[in-house]
Amino acid sequence: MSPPAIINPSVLSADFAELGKACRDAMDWKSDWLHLDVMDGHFVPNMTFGAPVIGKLRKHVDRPKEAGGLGTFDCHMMIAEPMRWASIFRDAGADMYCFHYEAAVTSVGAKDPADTQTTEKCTPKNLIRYIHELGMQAGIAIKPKTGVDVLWDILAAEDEKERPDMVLIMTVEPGFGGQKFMASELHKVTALREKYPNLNIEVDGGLAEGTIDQAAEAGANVIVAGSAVFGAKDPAHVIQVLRDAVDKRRGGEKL
Ligand SMILES: O=C(CO)[C@H](O)[C@H](O)COP(=O)(O)O
Ligand SMILES: [Fe+2]
Repeated sequence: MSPPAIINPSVLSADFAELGKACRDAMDWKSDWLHLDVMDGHFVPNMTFGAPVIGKLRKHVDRPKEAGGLGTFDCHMMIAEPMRWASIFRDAGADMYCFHYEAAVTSVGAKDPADTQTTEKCTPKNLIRYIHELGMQAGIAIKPKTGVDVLWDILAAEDEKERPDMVLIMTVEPGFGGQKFMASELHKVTALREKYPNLNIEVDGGLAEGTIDQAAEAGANVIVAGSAVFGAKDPAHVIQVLRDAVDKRRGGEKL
């Protein structure tokens, strides 16, 4: 059976002047994790917030171990140089550091924002190892134009410290909330689930009551939803609908 549903509201669609309240509300609505979209204005054409804000939000939500596994800060790093910032986000309170494959393979392996000396290339496996050494879980995300094939070698890494804990399949072009769900990306989820029944597979972008069944059917279990949750009259109900869709698919396991 595939892993349990993890419902993961994105605060991208919340009122940024009241982010602490948004995080507390989302946990009251029975969210499992919180999805924090970090955008740098380079990797994506938008900017959100960085480690100082995440450090402040951490004070509003228990660490997962204190809350029985709930309250994971899933940091979706839409930034150009993910290795440089990993330790800073760890110190701020990130639990899952989910970087983009496209950013990793085009950046250097410097481990400090101020490092101008390092020229060695970053690789996804080295970065995953480093994230694990820092004590975080490692996620790897791919954009719609990136094929799922790039992930096979990484998922099959001989050393488990170089294997990701989660894969994120983007179902919109990263950068903005409230975009239309791209069902064309779900074949990647299906292919991953066939090979990896126990992997946490996250989908992000346009997930809502009208699109969750397709994503759940493909095998996604970590469900990000921003506008569908924070724009809802009854966010707790939406979260329950998302969870039920994943659980229904698990109950009638097809794989
Ligand atoms: O990574 C993202 C955008 O790049 C967001 O997590 C995502 O778009 C969530 O918003 P919505 O559910 O409204 O699509
Ligand atoms: Fe995201």
